[in-house]
Amino acid sequence: MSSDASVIRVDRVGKHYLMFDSPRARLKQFVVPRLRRILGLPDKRYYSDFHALTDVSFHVAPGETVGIIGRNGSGKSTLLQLICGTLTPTTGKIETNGRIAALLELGSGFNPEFTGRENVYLNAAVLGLGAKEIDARFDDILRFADIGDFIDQPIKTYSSGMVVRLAFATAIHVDPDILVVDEALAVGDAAFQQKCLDRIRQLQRRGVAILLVTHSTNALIEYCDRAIFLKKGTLVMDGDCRDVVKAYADDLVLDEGGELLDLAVEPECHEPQVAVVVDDDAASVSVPIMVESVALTDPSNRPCSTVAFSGILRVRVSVRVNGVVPEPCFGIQLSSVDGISLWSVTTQMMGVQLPALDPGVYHYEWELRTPFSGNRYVVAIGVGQIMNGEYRRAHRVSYAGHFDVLSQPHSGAGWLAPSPVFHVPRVVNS
Ligand SMILES: Nc1ncnc2c1ncn2[C@@H]1O[C@H](COP(=O)(O)OP(=O)(O)OP(=O)(O)O)[C@@H](O)[C@H]1O
Repeated sequence: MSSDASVIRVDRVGKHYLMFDSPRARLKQFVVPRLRRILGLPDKRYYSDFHALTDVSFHVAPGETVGIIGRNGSGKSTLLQLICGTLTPTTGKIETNGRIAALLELGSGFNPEFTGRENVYLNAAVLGLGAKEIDARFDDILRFADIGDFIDQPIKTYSSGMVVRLAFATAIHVDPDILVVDEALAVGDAAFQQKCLDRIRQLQRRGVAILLVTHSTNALIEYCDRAIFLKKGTLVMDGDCRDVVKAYADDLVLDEGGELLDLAVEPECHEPQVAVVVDDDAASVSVPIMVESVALTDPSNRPCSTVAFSGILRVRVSVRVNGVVPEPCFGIQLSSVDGISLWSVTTQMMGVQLPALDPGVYHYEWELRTPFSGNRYVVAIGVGQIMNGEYRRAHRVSYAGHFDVLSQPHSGAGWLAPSPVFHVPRVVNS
């Protein structure tokens, strides 16, 4: 290990895979190059190189918690596996200092044929604990995992949640210097997740370095000292969690076509910000009612994309009605930037009875209070009608804009309670 105090040093690391189009190409690659070499012919390849990680460098200090964020396939799991030594880098160097306990892919490290008890002993032994040390901790592990008599059943009979419970319980009881957690916690129920996060806090106080892969930007900001953003195998950003989350969120929104929102706004314009509608449901005139535009504004109708904690956000919607709609119904949904639905409501759920709408263009408004944790939220809009007592959606815009809520110390995190108010449609033109 180098002279600096880091417990993890990742230096210019790359991981490449050989990709073969077919088993035949793999066989050819095995045989033909050898023959060509014997015959003195130039080399020939039957594969392409896939770079799962390229030139990634960062260090982690003792006691530091680093979050890793990135879209599916960006290389997060590969990076963790390289750090844990279950994969070897193609290029570059990784050094770690201390005992690493890891929760990698679901149940990895557990043998499905062995019982939970046998697996705990096996895992702890691999990490260097003697039988007496494991005996002394076994009851604590069992209490934390809370899987009862299943401990003496083969792991293959466990639910995925039970596997994670036991794996996490084992990992935190082996006195790790480094804990690596790859999204495994997302599998457990909410109460267990909280228990794990509390335990992560304890480990942080004890000076354990933690690497946490998560899709939860809230968890990242709340638990990590710093964050790393991976994109297509490269490290895009390494720094303050809020800055990294913002860069990640911006990137996601851009990828989803969100730049259209900003392009449609005149900088000095005090007209509502107009989102260019993405036609999700391929709506056409045959659709009875469809969204034309959506604008996010403050209560004075000024364009708004940042809201104070517990502020007011207005979502102004224009819809085109193509035929008479006897019982219209409107919906709104808030999601996290990574597409997790957080809250939704329809006028039907709110008990709002809307008048029949004749053909024409209408404006209506949702007014939401934002006592939400500091984060970015994506708005989706749905419109439709009630048929046989049920909401039938005619058109949905899954990206109708986004807004950031400014975080406030001690504002907490959790379920959204937007206290929606619906302002009934008014005709703009017929
Ligand atoms: N053994 C392998 N052979 C070829 N490609 C691989 C192999 N393992 C991983 N990859 C590829 O490497 C890339 C990175 O995968 P990785 O699992 O690290 O991504 P990730 O960020 O953890 O994704 P997710 O969020 O979906 O878990 C992916 O494109 C994946 O298909």
